[in-house]
Amino acid sequence: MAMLEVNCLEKIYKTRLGGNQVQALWDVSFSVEQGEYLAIMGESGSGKTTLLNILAALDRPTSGSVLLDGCDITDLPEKEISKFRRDHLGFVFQDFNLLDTFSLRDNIYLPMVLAGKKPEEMKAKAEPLAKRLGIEDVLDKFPYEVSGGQKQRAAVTRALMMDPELLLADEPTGALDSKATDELLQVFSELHTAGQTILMVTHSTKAASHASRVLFIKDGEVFHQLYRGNSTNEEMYQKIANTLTLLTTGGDENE
Ligand SMILES: Nc1ncnc2c1ncn2[C@@H]1O[C@H](COP(=O)(O)OP(=O)(O)OP(=O)(O)O)[C@@H](O)[C@H]1O
Repeated sequence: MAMLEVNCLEKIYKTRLGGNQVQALWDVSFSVEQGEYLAIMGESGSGKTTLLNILAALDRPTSGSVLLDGCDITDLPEKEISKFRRDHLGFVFQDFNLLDTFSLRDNIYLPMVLAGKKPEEMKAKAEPLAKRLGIEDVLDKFPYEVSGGQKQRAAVTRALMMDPELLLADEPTGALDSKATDELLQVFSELHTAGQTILMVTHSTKAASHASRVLFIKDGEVFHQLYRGNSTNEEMYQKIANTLTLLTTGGDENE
């Protein structure tokens, strides 16, 4: 069984008064195997954020299901959702989502604080992880005292503190310069090699070219999927660029 199974997701946003409605997802199905590194791409408005919000249990679909290790997250009782997210998912966002008044260390400890872990346990978990991500020397600094790349690596460290089955990343390189982007993509590749399952939404062809599979969404449906096979990052980059051209020119990928 796949680690993540997304079945026939449909999402219709209704306005409060029930007048206009927008269909953001029509019929999205795909699965993710343990240890896969999946990138999701698509034009603005194609439904990527809607999909990610449903996968993150931040929103519920109109119909369809999302099974993580066999558990349907679209069906979780409201009071269990926060704990489920904390125990099973790690999140990385474009704008880091660090608390400005907390040091990087305290930001990183947060998921374990919320889970009621002991301080020694937090330190024992955080320090080797921070070292692996190259931020061990800035742990006691505040977000405004470090670079964007260091902030994002702190956010990744925080996301890994509870050993998530699935790391969800929303445009993780979107606010980074090219050097910090390369460093972050290197971190993601190393995590993938170590067995971490990653699902990343991105507009960046370069970021997606590091993934093991790229899924393209168009108008709320899966348009196409690219598998890395034995391709290098450069070859993947070219294949992604070609698919994006088809996507934006309205071509049929089977042509
Ligand atoms: N809360 C909402 N209420 C009504 N419509 C919404 C809502 N959120 C998104 N939509 C609509 O659903 C469609 C898909 O939006 P979504 O944000 O998922 O796209 P996206 O692919 O993430 O776009 P972007 O790349 O610009 O972030 C769009 O037509 C959008 O206007």
